[in-house]
Amino acid sequence: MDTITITTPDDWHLHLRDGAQLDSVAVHSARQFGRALVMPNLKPPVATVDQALAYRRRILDALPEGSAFQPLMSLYLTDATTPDEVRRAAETPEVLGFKLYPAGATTNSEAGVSGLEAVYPVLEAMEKHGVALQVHGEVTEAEVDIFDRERAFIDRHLRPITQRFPALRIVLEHITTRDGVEFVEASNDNVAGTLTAHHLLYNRNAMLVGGIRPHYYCLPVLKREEHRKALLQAATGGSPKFFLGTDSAPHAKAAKETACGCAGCYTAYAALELYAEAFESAGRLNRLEAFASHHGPDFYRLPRNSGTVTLRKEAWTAPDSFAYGDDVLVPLRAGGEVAWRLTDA
Ligand SMILES: NC(=O)N[C@@H](CC(=O)O)C(=O)O
Ligand SMILES: [Zn+2]
Ligand SMILES: [Zn+2]
Repeated sequence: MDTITITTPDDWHLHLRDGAQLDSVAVHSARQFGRALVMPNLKPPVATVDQALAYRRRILDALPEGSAFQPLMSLYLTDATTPDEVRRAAETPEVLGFKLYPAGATTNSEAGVSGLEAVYPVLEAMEKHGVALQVHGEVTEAEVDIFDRERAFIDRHLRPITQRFPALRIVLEHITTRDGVEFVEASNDNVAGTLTAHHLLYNRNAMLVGGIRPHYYCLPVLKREEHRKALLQAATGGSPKFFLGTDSAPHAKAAKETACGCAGCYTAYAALELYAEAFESAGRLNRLEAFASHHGPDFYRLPRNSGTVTLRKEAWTAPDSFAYGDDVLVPLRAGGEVAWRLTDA
């Protein structure tokens, strides 16, 4: 098979940043996807409906003329979020949910929730109003090994939440472990998960063998091969509980290539192509469309996109870098070969 045409896909987990950086990266996602769920971890965080609608307007302004790309918004759940704000979110079609960042777990998560029990009244309101919870699922306790933080979060926090709020719609974002896959599979239909292209393609060797490769460093961090295999099986297995979320997370080159580099991999420029590589490696290109274009809107109870995109098996060389506002952005796979090409026609 050397071309594949699928329903226009969506990205259910994306970082677009703001200002001149937003201007640099928005075009890449707009070329690939019909819609994206845009993460709220700006500084300061996008925590209210009003802030999200203003940010959404800035995103629309950053798009190329005539782009049909639709940003959908996730609000930053903080200790100050009120049940009233949940009600407002439920009444706002552009807002799809609240994002739970355990404080300190990842980039710009300082404003995150410090104790989960404290937000239970807000989760109760979300359950009642049908507002989804998107979760960065890692504990932050210093004594927990970084490779075990997803599993620990599931055991200590997520399973109790699903038991207490069975009707709450939850997306475990960027699943990186077999434990995450098994948790989603074992949960009821209100629990789903997103999978990134880089976690389907790489294990932790990509980051650590032959030298430290900062452009492969993200959170949750790449795991062992056995976990990657479980993620690939989940993505390509046909279950409607798993769908595409790139977690494309741009950082300036200087902030990645330094003694204490930021977490985040930039994949939006070739997202679908990278997913196609992963699905092809599993012999399951025929399942790409459901994962990329059907399961996400079905979970969020939105219509599927009506257009199509076409990928051609044709190798090309990824750029070494992109402009990123006044900075430079080094993408995942920089200078390397990408096996598929998204056609513009
Ligand atoms: N994934 C990452 O490594 N980084 C993300 C934050 C996140 O999604 O956790 C970012 O905003 O840079
Ligand atoms: Zn995250
Ligand atoms: Zn993210």
